Amino acid sequence: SHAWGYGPYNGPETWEKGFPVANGPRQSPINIIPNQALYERSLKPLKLKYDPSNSSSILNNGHSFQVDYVDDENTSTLTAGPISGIYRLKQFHFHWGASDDRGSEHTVKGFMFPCELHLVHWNTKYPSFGEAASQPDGLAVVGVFLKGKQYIFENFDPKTLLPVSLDYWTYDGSLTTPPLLESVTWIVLKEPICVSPAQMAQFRSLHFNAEGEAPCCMVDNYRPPQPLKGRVVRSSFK
Ligand SMILES: CCN[C@H]1CN(CCOC)S(=O)(=O)c2sc(S(N)(=O)=O)cc21
Ligand SMILES: [Zn+2]
Repeated sequence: SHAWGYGPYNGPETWEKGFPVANGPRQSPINIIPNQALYERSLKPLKLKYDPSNSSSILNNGHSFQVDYVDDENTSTLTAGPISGIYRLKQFHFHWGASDDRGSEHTVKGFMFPCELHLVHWNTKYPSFGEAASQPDGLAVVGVFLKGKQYIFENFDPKTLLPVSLDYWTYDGSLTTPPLLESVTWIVLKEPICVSPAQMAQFRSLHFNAEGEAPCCMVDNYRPPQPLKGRVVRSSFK
C-alpha cells in the first residue's frame, strides 16, 4: 500500500483504508468552540520544564520537520495541567498551509491559523515512548497556534516557543497523523505565538520528497477537524 501523506491520492480522506481508527470515537484535531467549552476550576496550570541541552536532532521526516529530544531522564517534562504523573518531551513539530489562510490542525470557531506547533510528551508510567503511544493516557501533546507577525527568537529552547499565557483547552483525542492512535490528551493553548512571513516562507520551502526527486513543496500537511462524537472540551480559564 502506498505511504500516507497529504496529497489528493494519499491524504486524510484516504487514511481510513490503512487505519480504520480514523473513524474512532476520539480523533483529532477538532474545531474548538470557546463558549461551548466547560470551565473547570479544578484544572491546574500547566507545568512545563525544558532543558535545551536535551535537544538532539532536527529532521524532515517527509510529513513535517521535527526536533527530537533525548528522553531517558525527567529533565524536559510536562506535569500538572489536566494530566497526572510525569510526561517527558519526545519531539516537537509543526503543521502549516500553503498560504496564511490555512495550516493549523485545530481550529477555533472555524478559524484556521497559518501554522500549529505540537510538543509531544509521553507518560513515564509506561516503560517506553512506543508503549505509551498505544495507551489511552500515554501521550500529552501541547498545541500552540502560530500567526503572522514580525518575531525574533533570542535563543532557541522550546520555552521560547510558548506564549505568555498558558491558558488552555483540553480534550481526549488522537494522533492527527497515522497511526491515528487514540492515546493523546490534547492541551491546546489559547494564546498564539508570532512568526514572521519570512519564517513561514522557510517552512513552505521544505519538501515532502527526497533530494534528487522532482521537488514537491511541504505545504498543507494538516488533517482537517474530526467529529467531536460527544466529547466535552474543558478550559482552564473563564
Ligand atoms: C509523522 C508521524 N507522526 C506521528 C509519529 N508518532 C507516533 C508514533 O507511533 C508509534 S508521534 O507520537 O511522535 C506523533 S505525535 C503526532 S501529532 N500530530 O498528533 O502531534 C503525530 C505523531
Ligand atoms: Zn502534529
